[in-house]
Amino acid sequence: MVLSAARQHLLGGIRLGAWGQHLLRGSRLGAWGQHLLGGIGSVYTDAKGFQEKEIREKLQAFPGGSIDLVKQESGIAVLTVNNPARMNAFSGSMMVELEERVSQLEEWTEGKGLIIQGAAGTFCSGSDLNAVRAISNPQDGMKMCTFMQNALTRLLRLPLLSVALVEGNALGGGAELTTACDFRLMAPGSVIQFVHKHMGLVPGWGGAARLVRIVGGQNALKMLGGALKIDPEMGLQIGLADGVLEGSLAGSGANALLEAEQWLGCYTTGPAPVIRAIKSVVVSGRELPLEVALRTERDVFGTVWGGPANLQALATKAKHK
Ligand SMILES: CC[C@@H](C(=O)O)C(=O)SCCNC(=O)CCNC(=O)[C@H](O)C(C)(C)COP(=O)(O)OP(=O)(O)OC[C@H]1O[C@@H](n2cnc3c(N)ncnc32)[C@H](O)[C@@H]1OP(=O)(O)O
Repeated sequence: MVLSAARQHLLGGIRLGAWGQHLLRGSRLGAWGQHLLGGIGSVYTDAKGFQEKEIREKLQAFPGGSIDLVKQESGIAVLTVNNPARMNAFSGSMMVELEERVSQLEEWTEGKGLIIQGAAGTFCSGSDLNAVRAISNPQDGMKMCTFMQNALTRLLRLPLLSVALVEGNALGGGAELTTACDFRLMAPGSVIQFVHKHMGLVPGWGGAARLVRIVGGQNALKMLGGALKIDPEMGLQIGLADGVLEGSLAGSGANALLEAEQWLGCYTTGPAPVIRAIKSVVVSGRELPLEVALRTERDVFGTVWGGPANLQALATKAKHK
């Protein structure tokens, strides 16, 4: 197969999950369809000068907290940012763990949805300022950003419908993490705030690029320029929030999670191959030039057309009243 330079560029650094590998062998899918169904991969690669191993070792020098993953029978996984003593700030080792959890999710072929939450009733207060102080030079900062951009890009591209369950505060890198999900649900009293200006910074984990795509350039400029505190009402108004949790259920982590699962269930009910294909065509439409997206959509369509769910629906003469 001869690839154009642009497509070769686009394909550089792609990492296939198990499902993608499976499809690769003798399937009708084009390259992008294969990658999308397996969760497409990284922005930066070793070939492009990204020293992942070196950065990983450096980050491991700042331990604390954990990133916990529970994959449930329902097909919805729960990822918890867990460092409550520091309001769930990201230590270096948590950044490395996040990347490892994303790899595990890329391999999870039965998955349909993902909820990201913080431990103990608050979302995430960004980078651990103790680690930030220790690497406060441009070279180390850019290496950390490269690592996090890769991890969060892979997270957003997973063939799972993902939702950030925001309780308490999502600040700095925590606000950026919410934008690496398909949806944001906010609990009453919660705040999403890009505090970067107050830290003499701009977002570096890809949060600005994603924010512009979610709320538009005007709103993104206001949010970053004013370091605005976005509450649930404002979040809904500008399209940052996709829903607000019921006050009666919020306030207890378990109830908030239950409510988020119910909310996400409206979109993940159905067979995994179909839900994953839906996310894949949306990622391709979101990220690719139209012609490539159209070809990819056709290829993904080919994986479900005549498939078990399709044949069953045809056999039952479904009516959509
Ligand atoms: C590139 C950098 C950028 C990014 O990655 O994009 C960043 O994220 S930079 C970090 C941005 N975040 C912050 O600046 C948060 C600063 N913290 C706060 O504003 C407040 O702590 C809070 C999150 C609003 C919570 O306030 P409050 O409820 O009053 O609790 P405390 O302030 O007492 O916090 C409890 C405890 O947690 C520690 N903490 C909080 N955030 C961080 C953090 N980001 N890194 C390290 N530690 C953090 C805080 O210091 C307290 O510790 P103790 O004093 O030891 O109790």
